[in-house]
Amino acid sequence: MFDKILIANRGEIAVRVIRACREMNIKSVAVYSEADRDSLHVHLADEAVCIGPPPPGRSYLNISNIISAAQVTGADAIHPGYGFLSENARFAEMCAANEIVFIGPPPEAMRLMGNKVRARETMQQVGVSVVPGSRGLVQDTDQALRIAEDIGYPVLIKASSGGGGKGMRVAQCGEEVVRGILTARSEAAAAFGNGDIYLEKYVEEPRHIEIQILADNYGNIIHLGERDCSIQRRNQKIIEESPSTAVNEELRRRLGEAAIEAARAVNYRSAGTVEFLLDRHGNFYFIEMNTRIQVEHPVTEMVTGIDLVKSQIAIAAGRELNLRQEDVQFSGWAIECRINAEDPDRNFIPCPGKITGYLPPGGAGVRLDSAVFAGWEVPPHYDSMLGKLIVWGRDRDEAVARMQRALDELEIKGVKTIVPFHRRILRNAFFRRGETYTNFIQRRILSHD
Ligand SMILES: Nc1ncc2cc(-c3cccc4ccccc34)c(N3CC[C@@H](N)C3)nc2n1
Repeated sequence: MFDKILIANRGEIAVRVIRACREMNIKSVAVYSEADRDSLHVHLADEAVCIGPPPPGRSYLNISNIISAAQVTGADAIHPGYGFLSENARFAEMCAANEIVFIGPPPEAMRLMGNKVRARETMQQVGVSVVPGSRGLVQDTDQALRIAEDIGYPVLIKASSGGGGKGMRVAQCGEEVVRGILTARSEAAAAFGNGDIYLEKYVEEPRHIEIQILADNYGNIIHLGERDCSIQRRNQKIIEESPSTAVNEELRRRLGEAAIEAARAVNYRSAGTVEFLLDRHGNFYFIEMNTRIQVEHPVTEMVTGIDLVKSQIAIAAGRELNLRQEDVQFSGWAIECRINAEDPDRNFIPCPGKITGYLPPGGAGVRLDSAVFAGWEVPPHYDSMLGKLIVWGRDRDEAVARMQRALDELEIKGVKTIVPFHRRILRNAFFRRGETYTNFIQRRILSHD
């Protein structure tokens, strides 16, 4: 097992990994930018190294400073968290080249799943269903028009280097396909340095169902059930839950099987998440795979009792999975609300500033993963998520009631947060009945403004 792990991240996920290290009796090294000098992850780690000024490119994305910090402190492994360098294959390769274990998947798996077209083709080869669309890349508009006519409108134009909904655009007719492809290609080239695009049939009112998997170095792969992430605003997840009201035992088995096949196809290792769209007829389609621990991993931990970060660390240290699929038991219901420092009354603009008061909720089945404390200054340089409020209940009704109680109890003074927006969603009758589709927020919440 590792003696010392460097966490190449900040905020709540850095705190989360440091806690797992502490419980495994592994020393932890925090890295921080000058803006994070007085932050909680620095306070909790055994050691801390400043890796540069606030801009991410000068600090949390600075591969050589992070590797140097690992060498200076003698860390034998690096956990990348999510975001920043967590899906950067070159970073994973640089760790290996410096004999530092990267706690995550092999770079090849990361690279393959990061190229959405190659990922799609690989899934088609192993029989995992993908959304009807282009076989591979779209070469030119004539080919795109033929495919669109063939699969039927509306179609979605997607960037191969996109993901998470970035660089997607809908086309309702031939003319929009032609115009959409040209703009999507140039936007993708500008945003990702790669203008490759592909086409998919637009799945109406899908649910965003993702399957958590764990894979070790010896070919053992298990799935830990689904997370329903359908409550999104502008492609940003804000509420996630496990299990999903749209998934029964049989569908869970089929989704889990497909997710395991997807992981096996790319020789996956560590924790990973296979994303599917589920349509109203119960058909599901692979859309992408996230090769990192995700923000919403705690809802899976709450219903399975499995610590995903500890599992990642054990797998990276060469341990075999100590669980077979039949050992994975699901119990109860978990819901997560992301607590963002944004102003819901001003189009969710980020609201950095000083936290002048902080009172987290407590009681049975309540978990708050955050790096917030009274007196802390929320910096403007990074994303606006302060933490996640997660609750567990014996069933969905109890989880909903507990989340409402916890949201009412949570006090964060000094910055605006989206807590009032979460309260509105939790009160909504469609949400409470579990009828949450992609445009739920647009149709059920914002349209009543
Ligand atoms: N062919 C096809 N049809 C409809 C789609 C709709 C979305 C989508 C976009 C925005 C929010 C969503 C919420 C739940 C489920 C899906 C979405 C979507 N996404 C969302 C983020 C990224 N993972 C891909 N891909 C889609 N692909």
